[in-house]
Amino acid sequence: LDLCLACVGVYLLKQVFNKKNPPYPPGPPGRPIIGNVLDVPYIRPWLTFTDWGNKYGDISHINVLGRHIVVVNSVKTAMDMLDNKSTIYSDRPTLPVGGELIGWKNVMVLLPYGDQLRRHCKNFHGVIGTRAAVAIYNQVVEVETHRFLMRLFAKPDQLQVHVRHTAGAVILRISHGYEVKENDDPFVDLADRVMAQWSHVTAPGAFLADVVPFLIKVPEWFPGADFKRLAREWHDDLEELVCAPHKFVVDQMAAGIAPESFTSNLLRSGSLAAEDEHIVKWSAAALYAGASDTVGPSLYISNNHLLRAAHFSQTVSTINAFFLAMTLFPDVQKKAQAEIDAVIGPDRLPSFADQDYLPYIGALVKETLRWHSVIPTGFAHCVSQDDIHDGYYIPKGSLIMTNIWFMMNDPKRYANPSQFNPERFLGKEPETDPRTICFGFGRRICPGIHLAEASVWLSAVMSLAVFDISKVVENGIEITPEVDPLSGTISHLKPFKCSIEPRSSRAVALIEQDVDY
Ligand code: HEM
Repeated sequence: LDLCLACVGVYLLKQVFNKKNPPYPPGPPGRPIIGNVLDVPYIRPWLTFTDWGNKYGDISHINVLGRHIVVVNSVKTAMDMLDNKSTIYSDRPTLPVGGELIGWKNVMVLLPYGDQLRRHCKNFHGVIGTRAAVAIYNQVVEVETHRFLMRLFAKPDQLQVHVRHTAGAVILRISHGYEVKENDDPFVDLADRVMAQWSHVTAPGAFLADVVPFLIKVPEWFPGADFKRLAREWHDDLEELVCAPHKFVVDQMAAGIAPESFTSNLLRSGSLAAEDEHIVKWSAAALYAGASDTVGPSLYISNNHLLRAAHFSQTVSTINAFFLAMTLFPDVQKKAQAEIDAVIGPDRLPSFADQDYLPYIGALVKETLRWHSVIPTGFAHCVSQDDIHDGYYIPKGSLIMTNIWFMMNDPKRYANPSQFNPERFLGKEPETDPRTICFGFGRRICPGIHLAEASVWLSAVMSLAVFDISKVVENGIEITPEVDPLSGTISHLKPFKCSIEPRSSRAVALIEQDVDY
């Protein structure tokens, strides 16, 4: 009770003090004492944020127990804040139990803005930061995507499982040069276990210490401090997740058999000090740590929603969206296949070398990224010092949420935004390239852009070359799947059924040919 009264006292004092500053951005009025606690949207928050945008303008604001949350609904404001003022808008919030005690604070997405982050960015940039750098892994992506076609041909009703397995296989080949086993892979199992723990850590209300951070300092024997024992055990699992695949690479290098990978490239660049090696390990973990993509309702108060971001699950979600779009929009599919047939013909599978000659497929991939917003409200940026923006007071520590969903469905930017129409990106006056929005803004912009694009492009073009994707027919009735994006930092589509059949006997021969590149 004392603690609550003290918090309320501090909160009220802050309110009085803040009267001297310019106003906060407008937003839902909130209630006495509890402020906007009840206004936090958990179900499809991007729709509530869009309503706030319509009502209050490009910047809106709520106060949740002293945590200021600023919602940005326009690309221009996002760029003005996160790009132009990136030195103060690039921090991330801290996470007492998951970040500090368990150790997730070392993973790139949670790093504070500073020297460590810059070194992670440098690693990412050198290895997958440009189209040319990613091209080194083209063959890996081609081989794994061909295997995806084989799995899909064998078990077409397991689409979602194959998409996820393939994305994981691609990432582990790139991060550590490791080939994932078809079943019961030790690294994937370990990652599944750690991400399940993570899911527990991030469940709303899991630990009081996230809301009252000084509790992480109490000793383990203290009544109610059981979470510290759990955190210690989970810390060890996380360490193993980071160290075991790293050791695999080190051993392979010592034996002279390590293939090209993110880790081996960085280790080869010279003898590394312990601190550098720590950064290499954690950069690589940032690539693959999301072997199990657990998503759920966001928890704004303790910021836990941030790390519900299993990185390759963004790619998984986009590829699933591609299959849904092809099921729902057969005319688009036919045009895409006509382009592939004209440029490539029936005698070989498409490859990255064809990319520049397939403009419609390029537009289709852009439209997929726009149509299904994978990270609809962005990852929160944290403001590292007080700012006044457009006449509004943005206090230090505010979380900035970008309503990427609305930005990609803004009718002023995209004509008939709910329509799936790749042609909007072709012709003399193409609409805004969604890649300038969907990968975020400023210095925390997604470092996996080129890899994500390459993976989605190849999955789309190879699948369309050999398969017809359509609605399933059950008991003589055609089933139209729903477009139902689920809530979560990474928004997956509700599982759907579709029919996937080879286009011809020639297509079957292409699928079954040896994976020999
Ligand atoms: C379609 C696929 C993807 C989309 C739409 C996407 C989008 C995003 C977005 C919106 C952010 C937050 C940017 C911000 O804070 O402003 C982000 C961050 C990040 N992404 Fe991606 N991403 C995708 C795939 C990937 C892949 C494949 C990787 C890894 C290879 C990756 C690695 C990361 C990392 C490490 C961050 C954190 C960066 C930081 O905090 O500085 N992403 N991504």
